[in-house]
Amino acid sequence: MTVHGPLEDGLGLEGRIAVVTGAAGGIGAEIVAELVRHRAAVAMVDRDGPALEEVAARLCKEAAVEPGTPEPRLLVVPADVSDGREVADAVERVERDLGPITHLVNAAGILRPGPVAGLSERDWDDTMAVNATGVYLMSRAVAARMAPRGFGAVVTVTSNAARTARTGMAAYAASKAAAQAFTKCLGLELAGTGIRCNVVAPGSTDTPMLTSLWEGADASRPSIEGAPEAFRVGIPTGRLARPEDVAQAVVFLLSERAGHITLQDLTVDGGATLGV
Ligand SMILES: NC(=O)C1=CN([C@@H]2O[C@H](COP(=O)(O)OP(=O)(O)OC[C@H]3O[C@@H](n4cnc5c(N)ncnc54)[C@H](O)[C@@H]3O)[C@@H](O)[C@H]2O)C=CC1
Ligand SMILES: O=C(O)c1cccc(O)c1O
Repeated sequence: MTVHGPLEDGLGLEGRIAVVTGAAGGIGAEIVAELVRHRAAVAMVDRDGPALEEVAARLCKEAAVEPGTPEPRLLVVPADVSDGREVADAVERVERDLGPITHLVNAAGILRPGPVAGLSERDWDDTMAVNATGVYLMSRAVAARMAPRGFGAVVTVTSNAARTARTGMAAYAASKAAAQAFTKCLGLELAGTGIRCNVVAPGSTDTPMLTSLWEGADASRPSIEGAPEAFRVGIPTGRLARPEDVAQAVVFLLSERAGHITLQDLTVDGGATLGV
């Protein structure tokens, strides 16, 4: 079985088989769309099955109105990334239905904001289970398949909160720092096998995760006051990231244009972390 394909558009993604977790979310769905544009087949993993179906139907509809665009090859795989059994079954199913996995994007994530004084063990554990353990489980399962074939790329979506202290985000930031360190260590272990592992760390990005902070989507939880202005302050570019900004960075790092780039973290936050 061959996993090396032509580099027709320079990205080398045509005909590849990618797994994207959190594929029903704002950033995940955009990553799927970008991979489809580059003619990869995509297994869309998310624990929200109905939302996955909606996103897949939307992407197929969008492709149908663009002349010359082939039908996207999408596989909807509902699964909870924090459950080892579900992850193993999902990976098995992807390889059975689509073929050998060549690319993985870990984008599933949850945010339970609030100060440490009110942070329950439940919220801490859930946050770690999805954002850190989920990355470990999915990456381990996929890397075990990719390593013997000597080809592959992994990108984990963390957050700029992994490197800068953020009010009300202790559990989330800790989980993202764990995911970031894990991904780089995995990349080092796999460096000799032809598999690259990188991190994309977005800042405030216009998705349901961010807007729920100020729209009070879950009123039982504390939200960060003063948004959206408060979120724009401190971003040198003066705007939130769009999901496309993050997706472009992820797809670049997955692509053969990044063929000698591994163990890196690329921050996509309009300069917020490093600017003053
Ligand atoms: N929106 C933002 O400002 C930022 C988001 N991020 C990260 O980007 C990634 C994507 O987030 P968004 O698209 O903004 O959020 P979102 O809330 O729109 O999407 C997250 C998706 O992950 C899925 N998910 C949650 N737990 C899961 C589990 N256990 N198993 C499988 N799927 C699960 C959800 O169902 C949802 O579809 C997350 O890892 C998030 O932490 C990072 C920096 C900033
Ligand atoms: O920077 C942010 O505002 C932010 C919000 C939600 C989730 C994140 O990861 C963030 O970095």
